[in-house]
Amino acid sequence: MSTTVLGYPRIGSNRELKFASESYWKGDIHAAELDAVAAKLRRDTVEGLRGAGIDLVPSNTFSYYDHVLDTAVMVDAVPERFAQFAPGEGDREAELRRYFAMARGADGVAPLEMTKWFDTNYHYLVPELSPATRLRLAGAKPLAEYTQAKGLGVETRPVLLGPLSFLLLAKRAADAPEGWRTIELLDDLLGVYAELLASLAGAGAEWVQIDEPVLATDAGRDERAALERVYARLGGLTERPKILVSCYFGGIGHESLEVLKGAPVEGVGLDLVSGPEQVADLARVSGLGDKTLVAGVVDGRNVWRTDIPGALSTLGSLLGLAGEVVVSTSCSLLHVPIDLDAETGLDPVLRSRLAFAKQKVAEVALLGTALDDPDAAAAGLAEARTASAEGTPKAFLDQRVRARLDALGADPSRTDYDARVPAQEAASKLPLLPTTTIGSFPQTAEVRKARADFRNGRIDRAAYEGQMRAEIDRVIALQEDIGLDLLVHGEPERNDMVQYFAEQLQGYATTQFGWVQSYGSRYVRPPILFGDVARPEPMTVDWITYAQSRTAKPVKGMLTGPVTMLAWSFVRDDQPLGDTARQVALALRDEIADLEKAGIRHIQVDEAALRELLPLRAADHTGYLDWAIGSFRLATSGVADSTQIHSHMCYSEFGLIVGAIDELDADVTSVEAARSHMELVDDLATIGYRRGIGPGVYDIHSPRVPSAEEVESGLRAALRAVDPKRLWVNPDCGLKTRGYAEVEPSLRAMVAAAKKVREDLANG
Ligand SMILES: Nc1nc2c(c(=O)[nH]1)N[C@@H](CNc1ccc(C(=O)N[C@@H](CCC(=O)N[C@@H](CCC(=O)N[C@@H](CCC(=O)O)C(=O)O)C(=O)O)C(=O)O)cc1)CN2
Ligand code: MET
Ligand SMILES: [Zn+2]
Repeated sequence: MSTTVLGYPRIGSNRELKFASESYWKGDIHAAELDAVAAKLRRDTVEGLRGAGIDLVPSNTFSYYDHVLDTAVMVDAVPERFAQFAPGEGDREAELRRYFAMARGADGVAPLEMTKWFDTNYHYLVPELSPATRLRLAGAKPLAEYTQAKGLGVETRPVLLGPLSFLLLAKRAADAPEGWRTIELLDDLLGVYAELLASLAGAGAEWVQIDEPVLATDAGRDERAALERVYARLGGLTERPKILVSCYFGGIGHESLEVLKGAPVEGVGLDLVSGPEQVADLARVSGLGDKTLVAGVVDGRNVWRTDIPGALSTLGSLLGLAGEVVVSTSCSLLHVPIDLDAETGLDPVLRSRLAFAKQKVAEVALLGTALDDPDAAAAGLAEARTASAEGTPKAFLDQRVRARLDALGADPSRTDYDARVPAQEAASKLPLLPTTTIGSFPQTAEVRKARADFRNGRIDRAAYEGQMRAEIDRVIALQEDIGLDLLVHGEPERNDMVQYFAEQLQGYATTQFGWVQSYGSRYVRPPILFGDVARPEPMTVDWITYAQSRTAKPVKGMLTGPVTMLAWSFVRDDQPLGDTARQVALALRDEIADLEKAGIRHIQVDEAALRELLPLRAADHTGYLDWAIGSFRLATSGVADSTQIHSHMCYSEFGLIVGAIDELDADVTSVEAARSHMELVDDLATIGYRRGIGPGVYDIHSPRVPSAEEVESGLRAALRAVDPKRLWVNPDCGLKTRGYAEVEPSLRAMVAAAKKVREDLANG
């Protein structure tokens, strides 16, 4: 059976892409050097996949920043504000300057908006389209990457973002009329794809992979007519490679499957890991006829080894349902770390259960061989059979945690919010419109270096902790000087808001080199939650009490909530996510109790990823929100009325979860709103939200410093829907990726604006 993968990490096993692009942005290297690093990464990937026995190797899986941005640039969907960056013919420096300006902003020009790629922790740049957008083929990246691979002797299948997904992921530009929809550009876009497919065919490409992940969402499933139109048109072209339409991140439903079956394309890729019901759907549509089925049976979203016997039986059941079945990953391997072999510090029992990108490629190859020639695969199969027969090791379980959770019962809750308010007002004297921040202050080069030095044994624990305390001193002093009301310690001791806790919790393992791209050159090392979670010792109390000892103003304790701990980790799959979330919640509940005992009166539990984990299909929302809200309440409901629980959520589109925010029962919630202020405020008004709310008053994702007037007008807008007694003033998100040069003036502008509005309120 032939083998393939839908995509591969692009960052390099030693984060080469991060270091090269950051050097380029600093002006330390030229375009030619950056391009050389990129070419080497692509070469390693293509040759690595071929060497591992993958028959159909993908190309154009590389990106300097993001593949949606690549597509926008290729079809010339470049907003007018970047006109000043238009590159001259063949001017590579200028080409990259514009590309990175669209990604990161430049010279006062705002970048494209960034948002989550489906339910992953990867972010893409949102194309802006309007009726005035003139689409045309303006780049040849897929062709160039195909040609590079061909030069290395490897025939590849260029990967393109599908026209339907591109248009549905894009947004209406600010100057487009209200009722206009991006899908109206479909015919123009298909013209561009037709030209592109012709050029790929001309270069000799046999196959092209067209990704349509949007078919896993309700929005995509509803566009069946457009889906039909896209593939009738592209399939009907005379000059084109064979087309594989690949779908992932969930099932596409039998109706869309029927459409693809009827379309004049040669292959369909299905994610049988997140949409296992599609095996039955395939039978329901009586198979795909003579089309090729690319069967995604190796999970591209987590780090667990594949159940090889299970995958073999799935593949076996597909044999009659398509002309040819190809073994594949469920989606691109972009979302998993590159190589397990680099991890020398992992517990051997855990390690034997894991597979990163390289190991998943080997699994795909093993499955392919096993189906053709079981003898040739005998050794690998025998080993895989033993591994998959083992259940969760006893050592990963902790009966005490389970017993404690049983004893706590279903849904512990706090006194009614209205009764808590006076207790909190008495405990902490805060002004109207209190100012605060989301938690982190800039992770400076010195802070990161101190951590690297400690890790590598160049400094000892005492020296490291001394440096972190000095940093806390600076952050506290700065906040006092700026005049903020509710202070934070700045989180200098945290490498990451999830990994920091994972390192201290039982049941969690962390990696040394398991980097996964989150956006652009920012990567994370998602920890691995493999067993029952417990908290051996307090995790934050010393740092927070130290910070509190340095100021008379109140300091907020800062924790990461259960949903976010799960969303940004690789989580065990032997029990429902909700059960695992309750274990994390219990550990947090203990931490919160300890913070409270230490005199901390404001405790923030970040649920940055609450929106992100929301299932792609509305039918699944309730089940998710039940456990998401339940675990937050379990974590936070043990406190006194006088202790104020804060929460924080990133990203807009709150309409979808504004009801859930209310049910979390936090006293104060800060949310991203700087780019969609009015929408959020309307949503809050609609549900009659009555708790404390801090709509982010400026965007921390860009280095731009807001003016006090701008912040002030945001606050006045919020006051139209929010009781002044409930309105908080804060930035959009944490400040860790910013520099002090922007942070300080931004916070000063924010405090000045709050003071102004406060005075006006006092004067009626
Ligand atoms: N997990 C997670 N997901 C999230 C967020 C988040 O904060 N965490 N925020 C949102 C946006 N996503 C983000 C993702 C990453 C970063 C980020 O800043 N990443 C850092 C790495 C953070 C980290 O792990 N730092 C470690 C390791 C740093 C490092 O690379 N050190 C050097 C040496 C130190 C030096 O001299 O700089 C090395 O090991 O080689 C530390 O500080 O200890 C980066 O890519 O640069 C920010 C936002 C959504 N998703
Ligand atoms: C991505 S949400 C960030 C919340 C965290 N407390 C911070 O300020 O960095
Ligand atoms: Zn945030």
